Amino acid sequence: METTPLRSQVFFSFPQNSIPLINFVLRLLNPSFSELKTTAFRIQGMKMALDESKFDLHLKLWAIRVPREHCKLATRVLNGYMLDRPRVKPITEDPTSDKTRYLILSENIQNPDLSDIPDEKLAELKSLFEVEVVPYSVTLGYSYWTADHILKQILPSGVEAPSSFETIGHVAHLNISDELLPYKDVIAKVIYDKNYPRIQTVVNKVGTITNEFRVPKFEVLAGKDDMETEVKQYGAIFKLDYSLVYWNSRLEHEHLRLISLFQPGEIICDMFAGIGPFAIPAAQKGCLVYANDLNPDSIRFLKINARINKVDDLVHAYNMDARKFIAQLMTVPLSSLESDNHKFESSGEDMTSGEGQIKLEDRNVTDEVKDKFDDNSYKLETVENLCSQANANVITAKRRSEDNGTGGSADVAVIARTKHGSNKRIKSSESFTNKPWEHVDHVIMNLPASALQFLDAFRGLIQRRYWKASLPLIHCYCFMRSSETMEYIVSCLIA
Ligand SMILES: C[S@@+](CC[C@H](N)C(=O)[O-])C[C@H]1O[C@@H](n2cnc3c(N)ncnc32)[C@H](O)[C@@H]1O
Repeated sequence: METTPLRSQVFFSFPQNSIPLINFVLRLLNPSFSELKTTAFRIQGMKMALDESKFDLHLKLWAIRVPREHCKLATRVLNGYMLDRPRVKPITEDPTSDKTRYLILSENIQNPDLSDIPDEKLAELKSLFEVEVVPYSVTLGYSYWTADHILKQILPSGVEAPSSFETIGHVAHLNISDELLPYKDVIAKVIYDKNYPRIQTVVNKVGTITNEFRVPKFEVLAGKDDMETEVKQYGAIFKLDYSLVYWNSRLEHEHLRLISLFQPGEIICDMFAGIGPFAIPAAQKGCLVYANDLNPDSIRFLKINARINKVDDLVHAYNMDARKFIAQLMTVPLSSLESDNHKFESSGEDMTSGEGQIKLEDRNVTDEVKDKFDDNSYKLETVENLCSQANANVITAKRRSEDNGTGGSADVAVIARTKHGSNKRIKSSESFTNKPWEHVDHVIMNLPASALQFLDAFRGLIQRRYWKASLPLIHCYCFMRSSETMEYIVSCLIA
């Protein structure tokens, strides 16, 4: 499923002790060099060595010696008859005199009598100065040709040259196809030579990603074996080691899009934060961010990135399984429960009905959740299990949307019944807290391969009695085949 270019984003909101599936919003993320083919490289051991001299093209041309003061005018008169090669200037110094310069003529001008140039143009030049023609040689070598041009010469005809690569700081990431593997070293060398010093390491992805940190295996094909680098996105700097942590530069727009939904002062919980491409800019926007990742290296770089972007006071970093993280973060601490019990007892509040009953449920929920994250053998539940729970909640969600007159639109996901019964989204400025069991505005779940399977972690997590805000909006990513629809994904969840 991961090969699809389509990506869907799924928003969930949930009431107490359940995961109502409220709404889904789908986004479609979505010259004559032929002889060189066999002679430009040779096998050296197991590697191919590139013979750069094989790319030399020697041009035997003619030039006109022009007095410096007439160069501009002569250029205008001879427009269309001068050497026209990218990155080669047709006017150059005269090695024999500093009073004159060479105006290099086109490869089409074959005769030194300039009979290939119209008479009136020659007459105009002759009225200005004495026209003297000299032979001129140009060699266009390996350094002149573009990577694409060189690769086309090297690779067998019919084989597509790799046209682009992903750049991560000084690292060029290639995905070399099987048919191009025999040429991987020359391909990497050409890309390295043509992009140095911007590119200092060329790597190729090996195999498919199977590890839980979503980090591909790479082989370094050219340059230094060092993938610790730095990238810039939307004004933020991200340090990372591309061999150790997940990074995808193409997600920049999605990171930006999501952050544009956040308001300063909101509380964000990023369950699969990586090195912080959501967390850092969200904090830069003035949000308080709880960011977690299972990969210790991601968290190491997340902390570095929070520091260098001067938001370390707003980014709290955690290194644990996302399920355990969300449970620990949003569960009311026993200390709060105990002090509240004490308050209720001394105030004489009725503990057996209404709010009092919630308190007793809260106790159970807390224990259940606590058991979850204390139990190392706790297994992820399947989507099927998860969804049967969500099913009932869809109905609840629909009722709420109808009550609220929103008719089940995307708005539903951001509307929740507050503690006091009104369906209203509370602005974080009204209720800012750094107690995530009282208030979280957004949860980000960007682990498309399996994030849906983590949704059950929210079951029973929010305790209404302590919750002081609207329910959080959960941004949960998943992969979709192009043949699948949003409805299909929903049906899988609720089946
Ligand atoms: C697709 S990456 C997304 C990272 C980041 N949000 C981004 O947009 O670049 C998913 C991240 O989830 C982390 N991850 C995988 N399984 C996890 C788990 N069970 N708990 C927490 N993090 C996990 C990986 O280490 C990886 O950094």
